[in-house]
Amino acid sequence: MAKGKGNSRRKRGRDGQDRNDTWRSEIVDKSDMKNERFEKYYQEQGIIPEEEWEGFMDSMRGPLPTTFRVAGSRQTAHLLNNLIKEAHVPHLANVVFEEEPVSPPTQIPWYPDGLAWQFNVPKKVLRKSPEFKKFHSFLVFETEVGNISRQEAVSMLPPLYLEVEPHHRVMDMCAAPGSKTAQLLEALHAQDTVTETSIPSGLLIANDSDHKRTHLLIHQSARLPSPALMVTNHDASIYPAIKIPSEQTVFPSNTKPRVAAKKQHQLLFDRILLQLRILQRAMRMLRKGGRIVYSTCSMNPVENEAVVAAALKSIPGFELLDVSSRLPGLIHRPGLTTWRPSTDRTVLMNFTTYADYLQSIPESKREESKMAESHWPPSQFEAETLKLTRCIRIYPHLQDTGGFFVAVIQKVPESSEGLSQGKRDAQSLEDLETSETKKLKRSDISQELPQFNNDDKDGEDQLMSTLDTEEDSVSDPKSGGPATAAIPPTEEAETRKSKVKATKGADIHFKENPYTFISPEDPIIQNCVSKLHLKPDFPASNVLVRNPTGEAVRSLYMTNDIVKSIVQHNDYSKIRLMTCGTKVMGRQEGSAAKREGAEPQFRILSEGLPVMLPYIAPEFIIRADLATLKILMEAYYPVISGFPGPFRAIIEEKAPGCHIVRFPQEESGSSSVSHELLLPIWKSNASVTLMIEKKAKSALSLRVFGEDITTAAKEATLNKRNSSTSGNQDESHSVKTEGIEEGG
Ligand SMILES: C[S@@+](CC[C@H](N)C(=O)[O-])C[C@H]1O[C@@H](n2cnc3c(N)ncnc32)[C@H](O)[C@@H]1O
Repeated sequence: MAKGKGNSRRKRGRDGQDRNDTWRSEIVDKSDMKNERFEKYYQEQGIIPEEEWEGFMDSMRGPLPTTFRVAGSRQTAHLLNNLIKEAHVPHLANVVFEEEPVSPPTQIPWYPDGLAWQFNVPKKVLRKSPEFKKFHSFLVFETEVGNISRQEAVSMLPPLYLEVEPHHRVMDMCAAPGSKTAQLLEALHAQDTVTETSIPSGLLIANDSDHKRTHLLIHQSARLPSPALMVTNHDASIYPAIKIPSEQTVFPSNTKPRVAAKKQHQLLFDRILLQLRILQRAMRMLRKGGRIVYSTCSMNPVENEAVVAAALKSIPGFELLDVSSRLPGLIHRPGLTTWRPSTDRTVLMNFTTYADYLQSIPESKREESKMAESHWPPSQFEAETLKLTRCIRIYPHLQDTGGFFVAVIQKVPESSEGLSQGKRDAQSLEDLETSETKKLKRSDISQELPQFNNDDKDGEDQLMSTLDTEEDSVSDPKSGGPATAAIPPTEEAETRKSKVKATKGADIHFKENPYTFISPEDPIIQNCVSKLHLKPDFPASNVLVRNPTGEAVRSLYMTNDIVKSIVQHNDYSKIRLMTCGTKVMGRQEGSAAKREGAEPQFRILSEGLPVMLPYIAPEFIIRADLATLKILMEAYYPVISGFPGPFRAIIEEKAPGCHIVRFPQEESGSSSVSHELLLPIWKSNASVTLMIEKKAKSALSLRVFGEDITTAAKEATLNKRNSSTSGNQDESHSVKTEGIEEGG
């Protein structure tokens, strides 16, 4: 196999992540792609029938198809999917490029409702064929605004197996960059409509141990604004217990924090998605009847069935679920019940048991060995009892995907005569923290789990990494190696010690701003309620601000009740909370707002509008048509007198400030609003501005008018022309237009 970065083949063996930045496939010379140790190891495992071996290897050497998913709330996704099916695909059906027919995109057979697609088109076709070029720009724009998610097919599987419902408390433990998080959020928001966001009673915590990557996560999930989202930054293997008052407990306002703390319980989850040996921590955070999906983009049994078996053996009360027929159309193979670990760099697989292996090394060297008993398969009886065949294995040649492994683990539900839900959660937090601390001190757990020789660059990991992409492989933040690689024992002991310390108190190095819920009586909230015509059921007590003073300086966020409860009952720096809820209103900073007096003016943000819409009085919403939309798109500050009659008459009567415009479904010539649109505007004395972000405006323009008619696009073309004639870009101009777009 070819090694190193830039090799498109590297995605096959160990895969699953999205590559939003590239919308192209690459062709790499197959003759370079040889890896004798890889072949030796996997042949020995006997995972691929002999007659399929060549097909398996050949498939691994070919580029992966380009795959994407239509994202966003269910109704919006269906509308866009129809557009792809009815407007784009027919144009791509008979494309011939350099005398070769090019296959059009096809729906991935197992993805529910046909919302995922794949195509296998070389880069030059995307660039040069006019039909594909158009499709390509459509994909790029829709990806930028979050309606399409570029995600590898197998990476879409784990969230599907979780079967998340809007009331579930869900955790994505190693979540960045967030493609699976987006899927989970969508499931939590299954009740959203095209124009309105629902407020699920459940919760999604998206966590990643890499601080920088949590920002990717925040950025990605902003595409589906949710009051039910929290983003945290922890090592998932020591994820802290989150406190939550039991559902029945209402604290009188004078309750002492210590007394209240004793009445609180650990938040337990219904669904947990993860990828690593963090599995055990997840098992301890799961509710009875709850579900964990353990998935890897590896085909190696030592990283898959061995981990699952060790985890199931170490914590009783869990079972593998049979999900083999959950996704009709998905071709998969059962989990393995036996395998041969490799014990050295030459891929030596001579030892059928751990005891045999130990016998082979001198007693003095046994301590240093990185191999553990759990690397070896359990006995046949144990493998059957654990039902390891219920794991799902996906091989590249079966459906032209990356290799993948999924295990769906359920915490055995309480029997009907068992404890009530309230009692189930009623593990006192004090007990919990004591037991967690004890657990961290125990060094035996990780010894039970498979470990790789992290230092041994020629060992098994290296063997796998020849098929790997570095940016996508799950790495341990400390060692920089693959996440499945355990921290060496001595370092591990040190790390554990410091982790125990760290969990005792708030993290003093955590620099994020605090979260302050504002009183519904606060003049700013009252002002928003009256100026923006918010209805009495607007959950004003769920609005928070994020700054050191706790005042409404710039942005107002909204959360649902469970997120509010968590924020109020936990130290935000201890749970390393990076963000929560979603931004719904922002202070208008532009000169127009300043002119109108010193009183701060807030507007509904375009990303917050679907969340706010159910609370906006209908009479506040202005109806307008396609002609009005065109004017709003074509200029930054169109003057009021230039709008068509009905809209002009209404807007002239309105007070300056934020308003919401509704554009009903309409068709006129080649332009069409295919579903009702709601957009925020800002009225100044003489003009009206459409308050949506530049890229979203361009994507909308393409969708409605079939071309980018925005001022920004015209300016970009002009700039390009100027710079190609003068060889010098007019920077001051582009900076100015950026400012106008952002500030309105
Ligand atoms: C392959 S990526 C996950 C991809 C993600 N699930 C998605 O679908 O977009 C692996 C992530 O795990 C994170 N990670 C590695 N070790 C971790 C740990 N101990 N705790 C939490 N996150 C961890 C890495 O920072 C990285 O962002």
